[in-house]
Amino acid sequence: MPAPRTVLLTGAAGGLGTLMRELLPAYGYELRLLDLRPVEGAPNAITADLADKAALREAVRGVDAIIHLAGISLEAPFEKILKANIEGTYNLYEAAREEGVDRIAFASSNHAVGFTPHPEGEAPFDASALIPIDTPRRPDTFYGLSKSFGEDLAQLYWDRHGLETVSVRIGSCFAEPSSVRMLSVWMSPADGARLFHAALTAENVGHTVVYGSSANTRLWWDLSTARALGYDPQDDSEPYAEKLIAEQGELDPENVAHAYLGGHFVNDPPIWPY
Ligand SMILES: NC(=O)C1=CN([C@@H]2O[C@H](COP(=O)(O)OP(=O)(O)OC[C@H]3O[C@@H](n4cnc5c(N)ncnc54)[C@H](O)[C@@H]3O)[C@@H](O)[C@H]2O)C=CC1
Ligand SMILES: O=C(O)[C@H]1OC(=O)[C@H](O)[C@@H](O)[C@@H]1O
Repeated sequence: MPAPRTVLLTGAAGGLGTLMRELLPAYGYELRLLDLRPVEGAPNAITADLADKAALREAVRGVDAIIHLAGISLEAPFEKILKANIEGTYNLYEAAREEGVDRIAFASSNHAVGFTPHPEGEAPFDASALIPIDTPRRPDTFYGLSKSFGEDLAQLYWDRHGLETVSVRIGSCFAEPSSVRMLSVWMSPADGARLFHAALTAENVGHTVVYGSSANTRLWWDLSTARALGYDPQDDSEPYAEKLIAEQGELDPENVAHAYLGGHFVNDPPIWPY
C-alpha cells in the first residue's frame, strides 16, 4: 500500500508514544497526536478521552492510518479496563470506520497470551520450540483480556468492514531491557519504529497478528508473521545479559512469575496508578 503520510498516534504522551513521536517522523510520517493528558512539547496535540466519540471522529478525519497506543497499560479493576481499553478501542474503530480510515496498527500485548509457558532450556531455541502466533490466547490479567478483545475487534472490522489491522503483541519496548525476562521479550525503540512502519506499509495485511520484539538471542516466540510484513529487526538484548543475570540471577523454573510469557503479571501484576 502507498506509504501513509498522516498518521494519528493515540497515547502520544505515554512512554511508547514518546519514543515513537521521536522515531517515526524519519520514515516520512506527519503525526497527529492524541492523549488524555497534554503531550509535552506538542501544543497542537489533541487532548481527548477515548470515551469522547465526537472528539475521536474529528481526530481521525483525514488521516491515512492510525497507531493506537492509548489506554490503560497495566492491570486495573475490570470497570476501568472496560471503559478505557474495551469501549475506548471500540469507539476508535467506529470512528475509523465512519471516516474511512483503511489501516490501524493496534498495540496488543504479550499479556494476551501471558499464561503461555515459555520454552524451557537453553536459548537460542530452535524454531519448532518458539511460541507460534496462533497459540491459544491465555490472558494473564483483565489488562491482557482487553488486548485479546482488541485483537478480536480488529478481526471483526476486517471481516465485516474491510478495515485492516496489524495487532502487535508487544513484549517490552523500553530504551533498555531491565530484567532477565526482558532479555527474551525486549523490543528496542528503533525496532519498534521499524515494526510500526512495516505494519503501516505492508500490502494486504487483512488482520495480521505479530509478536513485537527485537531479534533477541533468548527470544521465546516466532517472529515470522512480523518478518512477512517486511520487518527486519536489527537489535538483540544479549549485550545486556551478563549484567542483568549477575544482578538478578537466571530465571528460576520453580518461581511461577518466571515460568510464563507474562512474567510477574501472572501473579503480581503492576497496577495502573490512576
Ligand atoms: N511499553 C511496552 O513495553 C508495552 C506497551 N503495550 C501497549 O502499548 C501502548 C502504549 O504503552 P506505554 O506507552 O508503555 O503506556 P503508557 O501508560 O505510558 O501510555 C498510555 C497512554 O494512554 C493514555 N490514555 C490512557 N487512557 C486513555 C483514554 N481513556 N483516552 C486517551 N488516552 C488514554 C495515557 O494518558 C498514556 O499517556 C499501551 O496500549 C500498552 O498496553 C503493550 C505491551 C508492551
Ligand atoms: O510485559 C511487559 O514487560 C510489558 O507489557 C505490557 O503490556 C505493559 O504495558 C508494559 O508496561 C510492560 O512492561
